[in-house]
Amino acid sequence: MRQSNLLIPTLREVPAEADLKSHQLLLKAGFIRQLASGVYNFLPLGKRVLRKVENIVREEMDRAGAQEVQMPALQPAELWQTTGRWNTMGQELMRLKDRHERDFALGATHEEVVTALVRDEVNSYKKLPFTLYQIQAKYRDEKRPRFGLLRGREFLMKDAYSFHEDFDSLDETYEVIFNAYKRIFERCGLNFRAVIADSGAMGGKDTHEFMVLSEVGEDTIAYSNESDFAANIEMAPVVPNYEKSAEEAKPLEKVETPNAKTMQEVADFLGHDLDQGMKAIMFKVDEQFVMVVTRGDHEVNDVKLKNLYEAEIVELASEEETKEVIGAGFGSLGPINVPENVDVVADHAVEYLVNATCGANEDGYHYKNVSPERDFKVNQYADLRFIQEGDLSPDGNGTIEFARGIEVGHVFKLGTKYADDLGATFLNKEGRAQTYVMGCYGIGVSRTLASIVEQYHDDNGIVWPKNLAPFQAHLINLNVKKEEQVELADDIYNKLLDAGIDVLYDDRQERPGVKFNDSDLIGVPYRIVIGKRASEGYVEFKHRQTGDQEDIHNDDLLNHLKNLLG
Ligand SMILES: O=C(C[C@@H]1CCCCN1)Cn1cnc2cc(Cl)c(F)cc2c1=O
Ligand SMILES: [Mg+2]
Repeated sequence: MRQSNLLIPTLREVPAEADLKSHQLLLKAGFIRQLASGVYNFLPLGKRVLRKVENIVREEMDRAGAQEVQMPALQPAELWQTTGRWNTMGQELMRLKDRHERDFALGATHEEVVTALVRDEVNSYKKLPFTLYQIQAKYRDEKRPRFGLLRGREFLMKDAYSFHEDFDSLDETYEVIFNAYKRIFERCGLNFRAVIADSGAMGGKDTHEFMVLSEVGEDTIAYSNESDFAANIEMAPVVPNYEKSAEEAKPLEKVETPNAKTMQEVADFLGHDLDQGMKAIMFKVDEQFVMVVTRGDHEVNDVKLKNLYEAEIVELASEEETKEVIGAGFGSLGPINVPENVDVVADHAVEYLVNATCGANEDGYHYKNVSPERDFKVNQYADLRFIQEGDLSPDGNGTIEFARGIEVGHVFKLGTKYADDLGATFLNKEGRAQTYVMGCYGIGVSRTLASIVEQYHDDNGIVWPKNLAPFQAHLINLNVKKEEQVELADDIYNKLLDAGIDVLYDDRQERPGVKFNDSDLIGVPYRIVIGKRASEGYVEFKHRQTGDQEDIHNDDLLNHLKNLLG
């Protein structure tokens, strides 16, 4: 295509609102433009790349045996009321009324819609299993849209839903789609990990997130340095490989600890390390008060607490609630003499402590020489702490290291919740109505595009992998006033087009510096420059990624390019 006709509004300056590199570059290179907070226009170059990412997803989902459909973004509230999500979803679910004052949701996801569709259209085990998918805009009214396409309020998602007779069948499809995801992200050139994840509000059994490793990722991944174990830090299980200290248990002693509030202050005041102290934190778990005790150098993992209680809501108790219930404020709490109506649960590490310290449930006082079992009872010991770097990997191979990740995919074994709620059943082999078992599988397509830019850029702009670039070659004529340069450029342009090569032709009336800056920003992998040696039939050929360049004769150009494009 001729750049003189294309809408590619490149910018010289970094847009103030963008602090993330990929966000800056997609704006500067004229790929996207913000319409509203978290809402974007895709301009021609952005749309061309978005379509390439979509097509990789489409090819792999089709190869996995999934069938593409398109479901409405406009969803009757009744469906969401049936599953209870009309109420449980807060302001993030965008809602509107039609002309008859009927309530609708703007599709944030499609479990309700797809389950209703299958309920009404499929009724025999003979049709199972099958997977439907779509690539469609989703609407979620994020509290803080940011980082450009990484967290938008309207974004492109591939969402798939599979339907099964039983969990064995679900396990098979889950693995097939899991592997399709690996191929998708490999073909996108992304450095990613599939991590064990928490299913959050979706419930269900196994779930994995696909995380692109990136310093700007909002999630933390715990991975083994010697195996392929990887888990979202929310979920990473901790192997309790502690040993009981051989120390003699000394008699319990209550001591005054004026002004010592934090774990460190108490440890310093009583002259011991953090790992000899016990931390007690008060939570409300679905309205039940729970005191969670961990070793002083560990952190409570509230997702593990939530899963332990299979709770809907887990939140920290306020200081006043805590004072009311325990009789002391934060910094003086401990598991000794806790009121009956408070559950006490402790992380496994606590069980191995001897002569530890803890709050005395009296402001300004602590106990020292505390020994579990002798001095306090717990409802249960469980894995309740965040894993830490250096911990043993749960699979026994190597130790844990952390990395930041951008979640670009999430696959779930949903189970029967949605089919149950919506009365979606099929006639099984015995002719009896049976509830569908479901899986659901998401990819953030626009988020994947932004992640590719995060991973592939340099100081001058985007450096697209060649299978994702908006064009395969960038043909630049440096002087549109020089007849022989225009002729050679036009000739090469038509020759490449005839060869089926996607070529962007910079035929604009612009200074060379502007053309080179724009070309670096846009990031097409191969650049063909028509300059002074046009009269000899020579062009300058440059690799965007490596910067390598060489003069090539026009007669050799097409083969040279074809070899590179593979
Ligand atoms: O979307 C999923 C599960 C899977 C992910 C893969 C594709 C199919 N859905 C989880 N989730 C996340 N945020 C949401 C936000 C809103 Cl406002 C909502 F109403 C619903 C959801 C919601 O259900
Ligand atoms: Mg997720």
